[in-house]
Amino acid sequence: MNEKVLIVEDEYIVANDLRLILQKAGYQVCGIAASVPEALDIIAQHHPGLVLLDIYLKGKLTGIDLAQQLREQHIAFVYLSANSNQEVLEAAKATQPYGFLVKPFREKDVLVTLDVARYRHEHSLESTLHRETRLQEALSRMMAEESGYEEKLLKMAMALQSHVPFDYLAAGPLGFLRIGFDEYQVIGNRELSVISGQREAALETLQAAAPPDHTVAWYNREDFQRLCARHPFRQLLARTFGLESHLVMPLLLANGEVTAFSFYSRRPDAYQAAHQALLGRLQPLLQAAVAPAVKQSTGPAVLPGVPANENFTGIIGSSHRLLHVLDHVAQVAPFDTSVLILGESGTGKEKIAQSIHRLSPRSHKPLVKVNCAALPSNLIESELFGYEKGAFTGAADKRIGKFEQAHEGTIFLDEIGEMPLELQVKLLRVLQEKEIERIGGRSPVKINVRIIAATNRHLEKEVAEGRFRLDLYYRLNVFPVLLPPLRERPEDIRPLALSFAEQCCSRVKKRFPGISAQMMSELEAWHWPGNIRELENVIEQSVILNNGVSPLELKRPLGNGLFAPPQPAPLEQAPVKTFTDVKKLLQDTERAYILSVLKKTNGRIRGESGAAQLLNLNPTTLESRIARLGIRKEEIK
Ligand SMILES: Nc1ncnc2c1ncn2[C@@H]1O[C@H](COP(=O)(O)OP(=O)(O)OP(=O)(O)O)[C@@H](O)[C@H]1O
Repeated sequence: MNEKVLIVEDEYIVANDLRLILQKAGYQVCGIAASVPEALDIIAQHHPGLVLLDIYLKGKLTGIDLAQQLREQHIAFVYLSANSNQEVLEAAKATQPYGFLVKPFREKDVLVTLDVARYRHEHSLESTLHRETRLQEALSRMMAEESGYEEKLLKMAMALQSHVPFDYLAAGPLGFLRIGFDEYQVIGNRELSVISGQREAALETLQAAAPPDHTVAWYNREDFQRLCARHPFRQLLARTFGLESHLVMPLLLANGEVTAFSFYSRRPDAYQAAHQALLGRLQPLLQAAVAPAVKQSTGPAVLPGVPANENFTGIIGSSHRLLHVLDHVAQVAPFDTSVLILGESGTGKEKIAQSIHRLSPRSHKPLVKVNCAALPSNLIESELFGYEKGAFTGAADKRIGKFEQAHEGTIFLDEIGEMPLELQVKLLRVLQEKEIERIGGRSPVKINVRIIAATNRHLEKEVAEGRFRLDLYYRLNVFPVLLPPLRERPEDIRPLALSFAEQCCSRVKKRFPGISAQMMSELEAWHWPGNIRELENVIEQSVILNNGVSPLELKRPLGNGLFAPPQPAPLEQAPVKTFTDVKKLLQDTERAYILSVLKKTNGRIRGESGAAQLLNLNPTTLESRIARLGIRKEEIK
């Protein structure tokens, strides 16, 4: 980022104050604008690297309107505001600023915020370029590999996932449905016919009727719904897989045919101009990748699922909301960026912190955890920074603090929202200076630590109410990861429950007799105020109270009897309204399909005419799918 700063502020005294502060610190102030048109003129002339932006300006347009254009031009901006109320913070935050300065500001706050903004801007540009180069190299390598057409496309799809997210990708004649972090099912017309309940011939007619795409475009929310209303095949895909947004990249082949990479997401607003621009740069590679199949038209095929990424071992669930979080984790893990994990208690924040560490180049160094809520405030400082012998009464020996223990590794500051204000200042200094001072120490100690912090508090509210420092918030919030509560990803309840039950049975040396259908539907209908930790406890209770023979039952009402679980509707009558209903229906359909094939083969999975061969699946994949869907031997008879 260059050092030129533009101040967009209609109160002259405030603007002039800022100019003096910035010039004293070595910045070059390239102009002061009181309205959006004035600001645009100065930007066109001087190309500032950073804009300080008041929200309310002269004229009709506000700072929030200008922010949109600044983003498109990759110019960093920091809001100036006299109003720190929640509503304004939310509206302005949606434009993804690099910081906020709340009037009246102190010189020190201005400089720290600018410093953070520069760091974040440089880091994000640098890492975007770096990641794109790595993607180009990976795709070229895959193209050169001696592998089959489908395998090549699947690998390319997986490499694209963290750059252009998707839950379903139609690449030329093949569809890839994401079913785990690194697990995809190839969907040809046969599979689509089973899952959607449409005859194959009907699907072919719909596909043939769809006009080829000639322009690259993306469709979020209502735009996607309008597109689906015009394209019955897309509508069918959207309904079948619960898709809510779409990006299409047409590819013109040497023989004049047009094919496409069509990305679909379950999130309503997954796509934006940056995705389109990236795909534009990758177009020659993607064109070459789909070309052979169009010539030879190998037709749909089923590939074995790729085994789940072992760095996420222990993280159960494949809801698109969890997978979206894991994508972010995989993106940020290799860098030293600070990460702030936000989420209710028991949602798995610590597990995510462990994955970030495991996936980082620091993985062979320590991951040190500090629970800021568990320590009395007078002990946190010595716990974090250590002390010298004789620093206070009782300090008989020198003690190394957590930061020093984590040197070259990662420190996980859990419940950061509980940290007392006076310690927040010290933490900020550690982040800026990268050194700590032991209590009673004479000279600072250099440390190299990556910071991951977590909280279940609404930190912006804490900032607005004066309990959390704004400057520390911006230092920590470089890369926020938001973990959704369990009630917003109910698809994960079943696999989590089965996995906890199995682990618990083996811990207490009991046979795992499965979970009764009644208990499972109660679990799936519960709203889980205590999230995954509560689910773990419920399962443990029922394993302990179980006789080891009959399937697990709920022996106590959920919520310790405080809340009566809502009665789930019987499956046949369950209305399909929400995406969760669609997912559930899909899972039930897949389960019924696999079960019917298993019945045909009398439970035989492997070998000639075994279920795996009939389903065109790798036997190991089928076995893991049987486990995931909770199909029991007794049901096959
Ligand atoms: N996706 C997951 N798969 C398997 N187990 C999980 C998953 N997420 C969380 N858990 C388990 O749930 C429990 C709670 O998780 P964790 O301690 O990471 O939550 P947390 O959000 O850090 O909670 P708190 O805010 O209370 O510290 C742990 O036993 C953890 O192993």
